[in-house]
Amino acid sequence: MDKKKLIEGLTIKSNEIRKIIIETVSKNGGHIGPNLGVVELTLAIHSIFNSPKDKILFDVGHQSYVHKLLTGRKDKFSTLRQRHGIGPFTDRAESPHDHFISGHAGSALSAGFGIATADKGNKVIVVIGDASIANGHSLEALNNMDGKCENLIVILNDNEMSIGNNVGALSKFFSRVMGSKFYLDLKDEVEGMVRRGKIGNKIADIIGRVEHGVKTMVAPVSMSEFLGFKYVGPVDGHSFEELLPALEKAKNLKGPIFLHIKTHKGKGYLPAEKNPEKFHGISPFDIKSGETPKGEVSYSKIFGDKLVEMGENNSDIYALCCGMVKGTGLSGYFDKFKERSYDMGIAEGHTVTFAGGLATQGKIPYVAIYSTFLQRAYGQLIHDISIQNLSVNFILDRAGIVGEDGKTHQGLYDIPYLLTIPNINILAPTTKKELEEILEFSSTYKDGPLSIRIPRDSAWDYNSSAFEFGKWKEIEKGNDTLILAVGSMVKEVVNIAEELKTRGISPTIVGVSSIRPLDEEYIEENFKKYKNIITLEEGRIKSGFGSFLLEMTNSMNIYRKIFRLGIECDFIPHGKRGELLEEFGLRGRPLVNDIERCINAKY
Ligand SMILES: Cc1ncc(C[n+]2csc(CCOP(=O)(O)OP(=O)(O)O)c2C)c(N)n1
Ligand SMILES: CC(=O)[C@@H](O)[C@H](O)COP(=O)(O)O
Ligand SMILES: [Mg+2]
Repeated sequence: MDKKKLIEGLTIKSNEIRKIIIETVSKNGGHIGPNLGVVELTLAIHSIFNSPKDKILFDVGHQSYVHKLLTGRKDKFSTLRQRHGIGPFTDRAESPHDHFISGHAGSALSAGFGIATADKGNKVIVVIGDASIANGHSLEALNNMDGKCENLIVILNDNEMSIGNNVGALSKFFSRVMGSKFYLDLKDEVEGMVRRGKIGNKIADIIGRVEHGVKTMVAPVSMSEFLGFKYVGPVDGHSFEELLPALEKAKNLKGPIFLHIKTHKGKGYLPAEKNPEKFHGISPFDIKSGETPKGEVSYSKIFGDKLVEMGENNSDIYALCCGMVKGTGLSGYFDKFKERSYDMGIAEGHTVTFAGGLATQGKIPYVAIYSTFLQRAYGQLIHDISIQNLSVNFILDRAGIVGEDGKTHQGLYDIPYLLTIPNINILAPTTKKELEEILEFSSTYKDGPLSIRIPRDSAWDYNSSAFEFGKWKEIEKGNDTLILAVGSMVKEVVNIAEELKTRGISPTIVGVSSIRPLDEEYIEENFKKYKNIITLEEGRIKSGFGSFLLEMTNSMNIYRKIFRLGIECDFIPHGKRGELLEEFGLRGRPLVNDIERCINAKY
């Protein structure tokens, strides 16, 4: 097709796509900024390559909406991130154009390398952001590729942003090539001369080589030489005029190719361009103003505020997170105590070990990581923290059902995986007040690691006695049914207490904020008094709190039937948190039914 016509067509499509994304995300919420940034890039990739034969992968997958719209999912796109609707990231179960699951950063290069190794006849294109490429998993893949994969094209989507500001040496390395005034002036000059027909192809080629030399000079070792790639770029990722020939070149060269694209997060929607951090991932908003309705105060905020208060009185307190300062509630601490705040980048394993190092020197680290992402650091939790029994405090944010981010992000596994690790005590505040009390307690606790799990929920309070380590609390006194509700589940049981009464069930409700250690004294004294014992947790049932309780009561020679309620299925899909809690039996009428079923069970 005529190049001019092609670009005109793509430009029209890019406008349509931006409109669809803005309208859909304004209603459903989602990762708007990253997607608006890759509209031209994704359109250009799809026009040069032949998906699904050529395989396009997106690291994290939060920027794959344009790809979804171009690969048969346009009609259903209004259901984005809703229950039974289009998923938040790429998913082999959703489309033959999606070649690997995504959601966690850093897996696409390894997966892409594997796919390219197995399918040498087609091209494999991996799109990865400037923050995700610095993740340890990505670096292992880049190191291992070592010039080996001829059909692999890595596209670095460099917008100089993670969720917030990007951190680390690699991001500086990338911006040094592009940011150099000398290089930019030279590039403009050469392009101008070519356009004006002042130089022929041969001279342009020589100048091109000089340009490459300058890049190599500006960036001490060019990526291509360093890692065995052929480097193409940097390219303006919003210009089809630049993108199309660069992709064509990448397609025709023998790889592996490293194509460096520069983009702007939120491109084409002013509020998102002005505030890329807010619009990285956002709840429904007003298109005109970009405003979101004022939400309730979250547990993350309570944690962050309390840590600021504690940090004022204790200069040994350090706050650490992995590219998620705002999400974990740490913005206030980072603003106030810069020298004791560390955004480590997308580097969960490294962060855990770094915190271990701090702890050996008597510091008090608070490592705030979402439950799902701490899975990345299981090895470090055992090798570096548990074996040495180091006093590191872990805040497991988004523990339980997270909602629209779906199966890759649900925080369902932390109770089971932490319970397999010796020494780590596991706490789950049941109220806002208890979270604050636990945080106070944690700064003085010197006997090993503590984990504190908080849900993706607004903070809730209920009148109850003060927190005591290893002690459970009776919140309501009932008759022959005992419900042991872990952390976030206390609110759910309290909310159905009236409905239970209408069915003749009047349970004793116990708030379990201490998963390990268990309250053995309470168990000894009370288990024999109840006909029905039910546990309730916002996490996977298998190997969870209820299972741990069974195991422990068995060792204590207390043999009682214990009914365990929690998440039965292996993976929870995307949908609203509240709706999923109900559907999977942890809220409202379904929870009432399940409790009644346990009580009426014959065994
Ligand atoms: C292992 C892991 N840790 C943290 C996150 C949360 N997270 C999602 S996107 C993102 C930033 C990604 O930045 P970049 O790769 O530059 O892509 P951009 O959003 O800028 O396009 C982070 C920290 C994640 N998805 N996976
Ligand atoms: C893609 C990703 O992993 C993050 O952007 C995540 O979606 C953030 O979740 P919250 O919106 O709960 O902070
Ligand atoms: Mg980025």
